[in-house]
Amino acid sequence: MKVYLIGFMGAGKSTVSRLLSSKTGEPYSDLDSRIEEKAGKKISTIFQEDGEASFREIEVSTLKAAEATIISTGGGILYFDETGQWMRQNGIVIYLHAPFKELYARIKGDQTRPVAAKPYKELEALFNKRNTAYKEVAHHVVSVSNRTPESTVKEIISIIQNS
Ligand SMILES: Nc1ncnc2c1ncn2[C@@H]1O[C@H](COP(=O)(O)OP(=O)(O)O)[C@@H](O)[C@H]1O
Ligand SMILES: O=C(O)C1=C[C@@H](OP(=O)(O)O)[C@@H](O)[C@H](O)C1
Ligand SMILES: [Mg+2]
Repeated sequence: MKVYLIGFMGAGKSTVSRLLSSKTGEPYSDLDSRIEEKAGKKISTIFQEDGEASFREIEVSTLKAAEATIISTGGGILYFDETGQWMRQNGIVIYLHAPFKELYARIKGDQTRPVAAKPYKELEALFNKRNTAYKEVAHHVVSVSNRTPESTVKEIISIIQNS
């Protein structure tokens, strides 16, 4: 059974997948890291040189090829309408949720996330749109607001054990 972590930039998907893997001994794969390895360049360079549409194609094919048990996605994983259903059919989908302001504080000025360079209001609108989509796709919503990754991982382990 695979576990897909979804949520907005800064939710802690990459951090939590790493920790969940070390606590459970199950392998993990961070899609952004895999994409950078495969492409031989950083996400921000892919956006600049090839454009977002090209990144999204690589992202969804990397998702479908991922062999690890624990998979941390990027915030834009629901770019194509059918991807959410595909994840639901292939594993447990967990949405790491926090209010936008909290996430914004974590990602603002981060040059490695090209989408985070959008103006505040635009980013907030994107969060609102994606928040609805993440909730529709997720089997479980886990709050990551004012919480340590360790505590989040404990809750996820209990969800997995009860699934
Ligand atoms: N529970 C948390 N509380 C506070 N900061 C966190 C937490 N989890 C992650 N962070 C920080 O937020 C930033 C984004 O984390 P990351 O794991 O890269 O998120 P994502 O993969 O969802 O974009 C990092 O700087 C990380 O250290
Ligand atoms: O929200 C997005 O559109 C993106 C989020 C990033 O992943 P994180 O959610 O891990 O930052 C990364 O995939 C890319 O920069 C695009
Ligand atoms: Mg990440």
